[in-house]
Amino acid sequence: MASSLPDTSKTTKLERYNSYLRRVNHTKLLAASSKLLFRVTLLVALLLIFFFTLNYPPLSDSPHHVLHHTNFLSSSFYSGGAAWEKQVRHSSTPRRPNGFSVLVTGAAGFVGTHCSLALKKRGDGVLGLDNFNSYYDPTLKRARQSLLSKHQIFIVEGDLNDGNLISKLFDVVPFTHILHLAAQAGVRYAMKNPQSYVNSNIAGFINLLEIAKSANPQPSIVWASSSSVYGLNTQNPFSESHRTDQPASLYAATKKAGEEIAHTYNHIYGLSITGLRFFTVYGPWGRPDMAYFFFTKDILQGKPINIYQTHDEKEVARDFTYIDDVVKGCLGALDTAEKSTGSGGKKKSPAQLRIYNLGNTSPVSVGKLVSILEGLLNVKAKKHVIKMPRNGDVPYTHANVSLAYHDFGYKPTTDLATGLRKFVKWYVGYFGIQSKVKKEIDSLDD
Ligand SMILES: O=C(O)[C@H]1O[C@H](OP(=O)(O)OP(=O)(O)OC[C@H]2O[C@@H](n3ccc(=O)[nH]c3=O)[C@H](O)[C@@H]2O)[C@H](O)[C@@H](O)[C@H]1O
Repeated sequence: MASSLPDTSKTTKLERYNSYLRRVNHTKLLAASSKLLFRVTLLVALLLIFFFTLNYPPLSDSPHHVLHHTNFLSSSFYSGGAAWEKQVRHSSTPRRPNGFSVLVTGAAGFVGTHCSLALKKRGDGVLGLDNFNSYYDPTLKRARQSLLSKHQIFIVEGDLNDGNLISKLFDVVPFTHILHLAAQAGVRYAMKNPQSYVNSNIAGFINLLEIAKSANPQPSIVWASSSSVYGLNTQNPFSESHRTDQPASLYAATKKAGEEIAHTYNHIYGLSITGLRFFTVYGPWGRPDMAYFFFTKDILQGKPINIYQTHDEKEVARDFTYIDDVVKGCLGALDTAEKSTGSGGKKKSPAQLRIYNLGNTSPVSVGKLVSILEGLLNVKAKKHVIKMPRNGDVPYTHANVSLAYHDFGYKPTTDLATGLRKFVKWYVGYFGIQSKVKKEIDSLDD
């Protein structure tokens, strides 16, 4: 019988072997697919982390971001976490009765740093915002940031156009005031990078106002306009009532646009807004792109400097204004700023809208500026007198400040020689230059 039956022993072995192979393949397949799944999940997770790190705060699509160096390791970078919120609150909490809580934009900038220190010193809460862009060497901005941090002033690193970030700041802090100093500065650079002026001075300003108008309470706003809005105005000295419809540079045009935008937000939403027309502000911790600063550098390095003159060979002059005087003007404007009248994005009644000149009231020629620097540095400058290039400059500025004096006692007290001595003292200390500079600078009081 057994022999009549087909020999199944081989088949059975074969089947067993096949079944074994199927099991092995199946297990292998399972192992391979779980490996694949693991790898894909890891890849997706990494991609997600990468994506969120890059986009938070979200990047605007503006080309200006090319200039920004976001420091992901910086403690000031927006984390949105509890520790970050604590820093934001701590920095912006006033330490005097009825003190202000001020958001200072451009806090790592020249005027921003000085104003932040002055506000903090008198007991106001200050939170800085700055994008640390590379229009000029950000090392100086980082040094200013360190100075502020020693005085418990925290700077949030972010851009004016980052609506999420600024809204978040208003969620955390009920700011009473905004001191808006962040801007793309520089008159002549506007021909090289016009878009950056539109991005910061117009789009960024509007973004800030959009958030301020919806905030509850609405803050009062003081912001930096510019003497350059007087453009081709020929009446002297410049008064707030003079023509400002002939800007000579795109920079001036964007600042003038800012004044008109301020009018709109005041009119529709009841925001209290004060514009300050700064006149060529200079001093310690100043901007390296400004003439007094790079003249100092070039004179010390023995490099030639260009002194502009008008096309009819007249001297070019500026109403150079010392930083401490401007700071007093900014604080005076904040102190006299009335409350905004709107809430929930709606105007309740008319709100304050003001414009003031903050100048020095005594123009000095660029030639004279250079001769003061030569005296202080004890070095003869290699001067080239050339015709002013047609790139946005105006020949002359001169402020009438009687309105600011009347409304908040603004009275500039520093002449150019005194202010430049203080600047040079800071400059040689900051850059560690001692040798050629007169000893008497060291004996200057701060
Ligand atoms: O009040 C303002 O609203 C503006 O002030 C400042 O602009 P300006 O008054 O043009 O300052 P700045 O460049 O230092 O030139 C000073 C003088 O040196 C002359 N100048 C300049 C360069 C040069 O190589 N040679 C020269 O003679 C030049 O012709 C000028 O007469 C701010 O930069 C600007 O951001 C804005 O705030």
